[in-house]
Amino acid sequence: MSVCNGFNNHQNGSTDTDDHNGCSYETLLQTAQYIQSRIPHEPKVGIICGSGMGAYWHEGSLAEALGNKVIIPYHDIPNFPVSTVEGHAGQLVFGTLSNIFVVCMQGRFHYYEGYPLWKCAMPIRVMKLIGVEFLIATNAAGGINTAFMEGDVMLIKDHINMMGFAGNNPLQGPNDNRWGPRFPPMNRAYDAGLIHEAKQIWKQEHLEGRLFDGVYTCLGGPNFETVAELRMLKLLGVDAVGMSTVHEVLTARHCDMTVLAFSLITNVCVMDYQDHDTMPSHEEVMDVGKVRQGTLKLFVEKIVAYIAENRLNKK
Ligand SMILES: O=P(O)(O)O[C@H]1O[C@H](CO)[C@@H](O)[C@H]1O
Ligand SMILES: Nc1nc2[nH]cnc2c(=O)[nH]1
Repeated sequence: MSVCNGFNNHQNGSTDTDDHNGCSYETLLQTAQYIQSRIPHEPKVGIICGSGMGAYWHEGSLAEALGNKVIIPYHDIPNFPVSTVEGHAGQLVFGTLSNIFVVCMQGRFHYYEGYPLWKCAMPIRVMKLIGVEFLIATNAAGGINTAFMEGDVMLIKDHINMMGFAGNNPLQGPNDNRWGPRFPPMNRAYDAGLIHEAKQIWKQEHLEGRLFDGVYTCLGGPNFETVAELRMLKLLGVDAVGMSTVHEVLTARHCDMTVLAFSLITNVCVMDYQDHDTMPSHEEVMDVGKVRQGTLKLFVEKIVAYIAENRLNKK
């Protein structure tokens, strides 16, 4: 079995594409086969629990709430990267949610951890191979839109791939058509029908807090942004900024998954030089995530129920 070593080319400054063969279709089939040998059913929905939503294991997290759980730590999975971010549990949690079998990634991979983008997004392809058709990606993000307050939720209606502008994309390198086409369209990256339904669910369930939609961007991190950077992002039409999700969505759409994504606004970005008091921190991000967890768990449960009743087997 070939081994994926995400650090090889990354550290010597190359384009990170050379060792793609270490994560070839065949290699990931072996990864998928290992996972399949440990689970009783095919999951049709995959959920990425970000820093804002149960990336860490604790009572009340979405992953913890699954029925008949099967937990597989990332370090047990052949070819999988391992989580290095505080608060990211680093495990796949399988189980039932709203009466269907799902998989939660409890903790994700970020570029700033030293992984190339294709490797950050590699679990999406593994999900595809084990049967996932719908991806629900969640993240924590800083609010740039001046209407946003801490604790708000933003359905991602579109993204700006800033890292792609700089020539960094998880789909770089030789294209294997078994995943998807060389030039995948991204004008319908986020499923409009699911966004509409998610808004209905939020209203019907009287979920606590405010729900918006908006444009997300991912920067490489790990630093939070300068005032000038945030002002520039605002001018570009960005509503929320984070350090994840975009490369996952590109990879998911490339292999024809249907995507819904949302951000928990964990902090209001400081765009004023006169503000000498506010400092974003990962602790704040995790604290706000913990406070909003219950609501977001219910939100995801209801979205999964909607997908199970209305969208599965109808793609
Ligand atoms: O995108 P997720 O993983 O939710 O986490 C966000 O929050 C962390 C910073 O506090 C960064 O990792 C950023 O990407
Ligand atoms: N880049 C970035 N990521 C975040 N994740 C949570 N908050 C933020 C933020 O303000 N900026």
